[in-house]
Amino acid sequence: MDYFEYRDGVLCAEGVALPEIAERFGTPCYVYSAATIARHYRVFDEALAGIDHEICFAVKANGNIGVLGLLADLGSGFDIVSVGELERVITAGGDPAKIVFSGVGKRVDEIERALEVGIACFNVESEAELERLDAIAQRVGKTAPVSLRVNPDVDAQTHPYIATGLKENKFGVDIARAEALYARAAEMPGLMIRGVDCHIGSQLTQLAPFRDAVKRVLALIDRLAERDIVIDHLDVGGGLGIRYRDETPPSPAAYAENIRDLVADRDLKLVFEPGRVLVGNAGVLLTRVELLKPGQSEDDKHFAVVDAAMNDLLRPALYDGWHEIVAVAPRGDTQARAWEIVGPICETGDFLGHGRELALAANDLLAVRSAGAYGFTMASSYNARPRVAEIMVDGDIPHEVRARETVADLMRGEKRLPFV
Ligand SMILES: Cc1ncc(COP(=O)(O)O)c(C=O)c1O
Ligand SMILES: N[C@@H](CCCC[NH3+])C(=O)O
Repeated sequence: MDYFEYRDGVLCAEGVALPEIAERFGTPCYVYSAATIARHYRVFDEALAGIDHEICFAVKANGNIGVLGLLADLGSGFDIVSVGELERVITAGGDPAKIVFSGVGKRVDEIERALEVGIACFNVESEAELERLDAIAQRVGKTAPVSLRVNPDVDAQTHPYIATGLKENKFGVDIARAEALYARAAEMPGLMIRGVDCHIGSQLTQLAPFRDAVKRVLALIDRLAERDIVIDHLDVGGGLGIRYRDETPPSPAAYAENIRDLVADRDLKLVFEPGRVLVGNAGVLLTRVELLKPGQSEDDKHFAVVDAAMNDLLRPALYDGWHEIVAVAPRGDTQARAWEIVGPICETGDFLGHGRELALAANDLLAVRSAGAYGFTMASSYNARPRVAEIMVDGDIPHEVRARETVADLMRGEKRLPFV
């Protein structure tokens, strides 16, 4: 459930009419609902009741400081993949002791900063990274808490670009090699072994792959125990899917029940790294129809050119991601026809939706739904388009939690070569 509802024929976010937001902050903009994010967090947390757990929100899904601050206040930890995300979490008031650091290519400066602030765990993805981390930790006089991200080789049954748990993917270490690597890590004076980590993919709508992965990782934990390598937490990653169109993802409760029996009798904390499921349906991209380009005949394509584009929301272009597109103030179906909802960018792939049955006129507002995850975070300034504002509605108050960039912002630091 989310808090985007029609009232008196106008789509509202927590009761605030989206046309008011468009008027005040301009379009395009992202609009998030604080109550929806809080609700999703609580539902996820409550589903895990009875399991010793930590929720570490995957910042890559939505790194807005207002969003991170809200989650930090609810008690969330964070899964980061760069020093940029680390600084965002700290600025938002997140607790470094609840941060896990994932990623296949952590730079030296990123590791140094994470050691300095004292994060909970480095999710190490290769032998070379173990060595790098050990050397840096020794140099700065710290001990780095580590998990190895293992690749359980399960098929997550999702889009190939967002499946991460197969042997052929670049992530993690082969589970068959993990014991040997743990044994090496145990010898490294700069490291302290804490956990085992895995993450098999994103937008998962089946439970079986999660269960398979957890089983395989628990078997590894048992083998490690035989070598006196003690693991205090199992990080199962993120990946729980949401409904964009007609998917039927498991509820957080079903997701928790799916693995509860496997971990029931173990002295093991579970770490979860949900991203999309917490924020995906808590945001829309609000956009205005610039102009209509209907085809010559009914069989031709009819284009509605809107002011948002693939640089603002890349998912349709990159993954053929389907997002529901609705009129903010629907005109009724009488003149509805199938519109190609496209942006102004010079790419044929610049579309937000194909063949959407809508009754449209120039200047109409549209809401692209389920845009709270991997929306703004994947935005770029392609075609020298400044990134849009992000608005958070909290109660009946819309706050600008990130201002729209300006053309001048885009050019900051750039200059012509001096003439010779
Ligand atoms: C290591 C890691 N953790 C967590 C996530 C969050 O995934 P999701 O947004 O699918 O929950 C991702 C992205 O898939 C990831 O790569
Ligand atoms: N960016 C992807 C998800 C990637 C997950 C990264 N681990 C999406 O929009 O669906």
